[in-house]
Amino acid sequence: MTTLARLDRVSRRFGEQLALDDVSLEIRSGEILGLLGPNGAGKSTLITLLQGRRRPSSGTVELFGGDPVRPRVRAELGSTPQETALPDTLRVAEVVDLVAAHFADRAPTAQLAEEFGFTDLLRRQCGSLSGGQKRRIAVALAFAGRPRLVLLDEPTTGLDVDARHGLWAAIRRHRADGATVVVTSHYLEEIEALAERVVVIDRGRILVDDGLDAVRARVDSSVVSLRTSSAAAVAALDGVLLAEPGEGERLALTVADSDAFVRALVASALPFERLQVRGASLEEAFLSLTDPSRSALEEMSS
Ligand SMILES: Nc1ncnc2c1ncn2[C@@H]1O[C@H](COP(=O)(O)OP(=O)(O)OP(=O)(O)O)[C@@H](O)[C@H]1O
Repeated sequence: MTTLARLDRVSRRFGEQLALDDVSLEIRSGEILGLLGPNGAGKSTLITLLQGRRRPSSGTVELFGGDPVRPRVRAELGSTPQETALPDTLRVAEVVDLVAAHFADRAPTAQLAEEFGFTDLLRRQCGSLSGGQKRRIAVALAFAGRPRLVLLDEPTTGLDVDARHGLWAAIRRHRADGATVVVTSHYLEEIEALAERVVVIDRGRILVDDGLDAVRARVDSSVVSLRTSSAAAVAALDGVLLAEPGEGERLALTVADSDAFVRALVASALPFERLQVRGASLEEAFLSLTDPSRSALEEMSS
């Protein structure tokens, strides 16, 4: 597998703010890499470094073996920014042609429109489109030049469920055709739907870089939910990664090993009733890996 891009010990500061802190990462051809993290984690900063729009404060960023700051190096890169800005007075087909003209090997406009479901919009002026329609077109534009690497920063923000699923299907088809995609998202469902490799990033640092299944396994993902009048003491038992209060006296605990936790709970003689155990979602797994959830647990125990 070829390495298409590489960050080596990259840090990026904005004044006092350390947006990326000693990040090393390789992006290999043929994969969809999901970049997952809370607001301000550093995901967009990482994307802008790969796009050559910013330089790292220290460390090196390599794209297709060169420096992404050089336009020639970026020629086979496709991206969609977080903000969608299409020229209001141009028709959709004209925007696609304009973007595609920058690339040596462009996708035919009709084919791209069909894949991303906007054939009926090709003659419309961009200014007349809804936010969701603009978003779909902005994502399609990232694929207009059949790029070797596509960077999608929060691609489905503002889309309804059907549009989101349609976009995922189109991205997966491109993946099947050999595209390599880096996608950032707040939607864990989106990362689960698209990515086979997940990088969890928080406060500028990579917490996890692993396969989707391994990320779930990483927290030995079970959720024990129960009712108790001693929530803080139950949450403080060994093996609890995350504790979230629910309705009434209900408590949901993400635990590393549900058998061991239940044994510890019984041995503690703390009161509980209506205990249920189920597998954790990626969202719960992810939350238990990031600091805010740990501090929530600390708050609860204090
Ligand atoms: N141009 C800038 N000037 C100052 N600080 C910045 C700038 N860009 C980013 N930051 C800061 O760097 C940190 C990382 O921001 P970044 O936008 O990369 O996070 P993110 O993970 O993409 O967040 P979100 O999901 O909210 O877009 C944040 O604390 C942010 O405030």
